[in-house]
Amino acid sequence: MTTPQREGTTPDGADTPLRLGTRGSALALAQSQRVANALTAATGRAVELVRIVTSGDTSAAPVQTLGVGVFVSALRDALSAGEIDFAVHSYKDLPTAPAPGLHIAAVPAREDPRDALISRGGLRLSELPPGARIGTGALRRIAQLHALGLQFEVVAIRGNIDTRISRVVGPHADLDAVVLARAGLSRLGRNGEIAETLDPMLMLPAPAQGALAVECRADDADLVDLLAVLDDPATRAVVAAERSLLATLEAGCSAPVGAYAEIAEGDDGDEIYLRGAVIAPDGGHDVRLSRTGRPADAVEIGKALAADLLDAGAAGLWTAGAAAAQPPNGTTPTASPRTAEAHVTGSTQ
Ligand SMILES: NCc1[nH]cc(CCC(=O)O)c1CC(=O)O
Repeated sequence: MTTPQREGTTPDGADTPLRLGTRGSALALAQSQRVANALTAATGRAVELVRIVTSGDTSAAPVQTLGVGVFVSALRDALSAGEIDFAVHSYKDLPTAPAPGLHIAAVPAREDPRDALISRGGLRLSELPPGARIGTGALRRIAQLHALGLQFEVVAIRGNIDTRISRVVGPHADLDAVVLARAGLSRLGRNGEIAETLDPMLMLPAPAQGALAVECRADDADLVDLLAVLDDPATRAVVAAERSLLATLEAGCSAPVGAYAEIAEGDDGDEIYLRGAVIAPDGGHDVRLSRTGRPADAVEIGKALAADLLDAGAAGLWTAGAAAAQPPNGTTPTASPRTAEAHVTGSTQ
């Protein structure tokens, strides 16, 4: 089924630029342009960027109060309405619920999924003194910073990447450091400013961090086929494992959940190694577990690891902690000692 005005349906359709809907942020423009260039290079099709304003761009409210998918819904509406032909999302910002009528036609090769520290004077995490003020908006990062037990003061911030870096560098700096996704910095050409790339042992990334999702209408068969050229099956598999873990936990993108899958060559074929973590927002307790399996079983591995985490008491960590921590609009207290009263004793394997 096609609509009459859709690109590519007429004999001269191959000359009509495909309309790629994008947010207007520097990051969104950079990653959309990159995908547009890759598609044109691989297929010869011209692509034009169409800017879509989302409620997440115009609101100053903390992202937790805006809800998951706020950056995504305006793009998806434009896609469903036929105003654009496809969209590029930061995969970690996509809600885990499927979008009716839409299809993720490609998951390009992932960039470095780790978090990165930008700090005044280029200090590493271990060099920052007790009481150092570290900015981040994500509950997952807040929780894992507290869990280090280094007595950092974690300051809830939001805004685009440039705004967040300006809290550390430049005339209006009021923080000692910020934690950001390395992938976003590298897409903006700013990873030269990174003081330290954080080891996933300490700071497990968000599910699907560093990956992109290229989405079009499910019934746009020609475009589904065309976009498949951008797909990287290994990235698709690791992201499927991480997001299946998140979906099974029924946690949103703002939950204190980390997940990171890697593919390694095993003795008889490739293996997925999936790590998952749920951390109480005050960092006092966490559950960290892992599983391995076949890439073809990515979704089942994620489900099974989520079940393991829940069996180990993960649910109590974020429901109990979320009420206590109150992240945005201020600071969260430094971690309570690991012996503090808690509903669950997490393992820390
Ligand atoms: N939540 C915002 C967001 N969504 C995607 C990225 C860039 C990295 C990526 O694609 O995962 C960022 C910025 C950040 O977390 O620092």
